[in-house]
Amino acid sequence: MKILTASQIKSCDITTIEQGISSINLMEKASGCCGRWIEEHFNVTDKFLIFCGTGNNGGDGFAIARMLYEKGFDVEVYIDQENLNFSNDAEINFRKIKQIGGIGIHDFNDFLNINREKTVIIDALFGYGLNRKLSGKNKTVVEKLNSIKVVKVSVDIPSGLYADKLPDGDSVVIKADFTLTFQLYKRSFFHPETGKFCGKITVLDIDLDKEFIENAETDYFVIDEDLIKNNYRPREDFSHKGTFGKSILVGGSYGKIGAVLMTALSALRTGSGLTFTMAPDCGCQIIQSQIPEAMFIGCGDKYVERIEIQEKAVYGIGPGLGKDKKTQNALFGFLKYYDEPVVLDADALNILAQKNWLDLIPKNSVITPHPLEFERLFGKTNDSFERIELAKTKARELDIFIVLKDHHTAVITPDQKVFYNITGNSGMAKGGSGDALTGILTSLISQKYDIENACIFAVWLHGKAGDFAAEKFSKEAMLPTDLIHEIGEVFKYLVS
Ligand SMILES: NC(=O)C1=CN([C@@H]2O[C@H](COP(=O)(O)OP(=O)(O)OC[C@H]3O[C@@H](n4cnc5c(N)ncnc54)[C@H](O)[C@@H]3O)[C@@H](O)[C@H]2O)[C@H](O)CC1
Ligand SMILES: [K+]
Repeated sequence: MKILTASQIKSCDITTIEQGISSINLMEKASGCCGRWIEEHFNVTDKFLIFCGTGNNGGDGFAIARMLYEKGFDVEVYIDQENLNFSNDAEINFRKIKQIGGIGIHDFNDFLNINREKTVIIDALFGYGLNRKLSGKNKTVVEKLNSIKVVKVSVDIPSGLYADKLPDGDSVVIKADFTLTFQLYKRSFFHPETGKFCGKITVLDIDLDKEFIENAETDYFVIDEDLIKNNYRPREDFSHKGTFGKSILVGGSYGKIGAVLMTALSALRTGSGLTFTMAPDCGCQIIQSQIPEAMFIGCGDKYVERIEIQEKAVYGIGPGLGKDKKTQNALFGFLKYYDEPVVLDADALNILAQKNWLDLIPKNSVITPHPLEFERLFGKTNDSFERIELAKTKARELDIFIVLKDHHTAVITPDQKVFYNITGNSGMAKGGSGDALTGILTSLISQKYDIENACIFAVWLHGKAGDFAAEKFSKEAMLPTDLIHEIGEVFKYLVS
């Protein structure tokens, strides 16, 4: 699914309207989708306080108020009565609710403390037309709404948030529990500084002009299930283990054998045909007894001291590797002569950063840094938007793929495309989750998924397995090994 900028969405609106639907009917359609969602998710005994701005977001709010009222809901509307300079469509819908009479219309300042149990706030103050930070009564009312613990539903975008950039320093933004956004996700939904305001996001299809969206230029995409289902290749029956590639997972050190063990296990669970671990001998018993399916190649006593090159294999290097001098030399010696794509994670990345060996990374390789590892490799950035831009630059310069792990992991490609993942949860923020991702990624590349699709599929699969594990064991109790054992459930889900 594409991510468009606010100005592209506005142009898409205009194109949609030019294709025949009037703007007021497009607003009616958008508001109707919101009204139906609200009806499905709340009770008729709830009281709805709808806060409306002066633009079309506010217009949506007035239309939603009317629709809920006509369905028998208890509705009140709040506006800034000192600024009735509404957009055309907002004016039309404002007049409609005034004619109804049964909907109370109050000023923001009249909003006092409320009976929280049965109250739902609908935030229709600002949408993608926000062009400066909130001030005056708009700012005051948002601060007041954020100070009360009551369910908040934002229409299109939490008010105070821009669609595709960070808010200004001391901005106030509605802290929504739910965001009902029209047609497409907005980029700010996926960044840690901004996504936290959205709550659970639902995309409402309002039938915007499909041709416009298809032709729109963008570097930003969401990894949605359509993309995955087009990408996933069910296993052929007439095949043999060699068909499904050869993964070699390199890592582990004394006391950190479990990392490479989890990587190998997740590579196997992802369908790798032949799976080897290259780890120090101190790990041999552990790995061989826990994963008899993975062959073991000893490459040192307590640390990886050499990485032998094997033909027709895909290497995943890093989990639990450590940064011992011998390991650094082993990595250097391997990368100096190996020019096939490899997956580099964790201490492999830390060694490359520490020794400034970035130019050793083979083209089309995949690195999987979390933000701190990214900073060690490429330097500090002020925020996550800057980090993505730097990642795009480095992916192009080094001709590599960057899987930038975060709450919403992003895949950045050498041609500067950015794919945001929307599966996964905070239960995965535990040591070992990254090791599992390295195994999934290595396995998919060894199964001949092209690198871009392997990265996209891997982060989605990893997050989805994490979601299944959270459902089964709770976010607190789930383990990375539970995630690995849920990979099979995701494959079954994909073909269901
Ligand atoms: N295709 C769709 O997504 C549809 C979206 N709809 C809704 O329309 C809004 C966008 O409407 P727009 O009028 O462009 O902007 P806003 O309602 O967000 O309001 C902006 C409005 O307010 C002024 N303004 C901007 N920033 C501030 C500020 N900090 N303080 C005060 N005033 C501000 C600005 O000048 C504008 O006049 C979209 O989000 C959807 O909710 C349509 O309903 C259907 C199709
Ligand atoms: K809003």
